[in-house]
Amino acid sequence: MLDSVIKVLNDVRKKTPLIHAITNNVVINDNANALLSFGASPAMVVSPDEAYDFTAISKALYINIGTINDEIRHTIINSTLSAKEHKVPVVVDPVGCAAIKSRVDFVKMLLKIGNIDIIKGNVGEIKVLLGVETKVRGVDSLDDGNDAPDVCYELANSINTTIVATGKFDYISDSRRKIIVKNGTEMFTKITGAGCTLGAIMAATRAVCDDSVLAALTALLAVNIAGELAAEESTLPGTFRTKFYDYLYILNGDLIKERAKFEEIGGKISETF
Ligand SMILES: Nc1ncnc2c1ncn2[C@@H]1O[C@H](COP(=O)(O)OP(=O)(O)O)[C@@H](O)[C@H]1O
Ligand SMILES: Cc1ncsc1CCOP(=O)(O)O
Ligand SMILES: [Mg+2]
Repeated sequence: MLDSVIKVLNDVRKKTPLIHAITNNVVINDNANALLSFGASPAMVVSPDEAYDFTAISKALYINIGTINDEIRHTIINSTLSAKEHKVPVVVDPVGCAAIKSRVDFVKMLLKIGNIDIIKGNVGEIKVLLGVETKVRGVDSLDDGNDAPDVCYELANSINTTIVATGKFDYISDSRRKIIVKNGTEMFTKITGAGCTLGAIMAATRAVCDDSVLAALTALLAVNIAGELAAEESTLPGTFRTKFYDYLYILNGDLIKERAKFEEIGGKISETF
């Protein structure tokens, strides 16, 4: 199964997929650099009248609602419709939806008008999408995530989309599988945009891999292992962030094999892929 993960990692470098990233103003440059370091080709095209055609020529669409406004909502709708029409995979990061109710309605509308392959958020954001009580502070989750595996599985089944919930541990679920990923570093909580960057990387892996669970697992292992390596060299946020990009660039199959910590909950991972 790790061989499948390593193949996805290498395929991103080999194919350099064009990723249409409609992301927030806080992390737009971070996301572009992370995608480049990881081997993809980012394009942050945000004009409503360019969105439909640009998504059509992209290999995946990344939608991050962190700083949406009327114009960006327009852009996102046009790109979501184009992605459905042109069978372009879509990853959505519902940033802040646990604190801002209208964002839940917007994500639900995207699910209605488009084909969303993966929704990736922190535990608080994912629980609110399922309508479950949680604790957040703005865009950050304060939820302990103990019930996250079942929440992800239930949401995945109810909207027929692969769900990823992040935090100290990360959870992936589609209608069949539940996976827990135990890699990562607390240093990610000291920088802004860790989750947003993970979403961008997940769009790159999904661009080269039709299995959303495998694409999500590859992105989680890549980002979290790069973070672990960076944290071993820097305990200060600024240096950690720079080292993180370096390790996204350096990352290889041996480092993944050496450090990957994940398991399938209630099943045998080897049967999964
Ligand atoms: N306490 C932690 N320990 C280890 N990894 C963490 C921790 N908190 C977050 N991460 C990692 O940081 C990344 C972003 O997760 P999270 O902080 O939940 O997202 P967001 O930034 O959207 O709130 C994920 O890859 C996650 O595994
Ligand atoms: C601080 C902030 N405000 C709006 S979007 C954003 C970045 C959130 O990034 P992440 O979800 O990765 O923590
Ligand atoms: Mg986030």
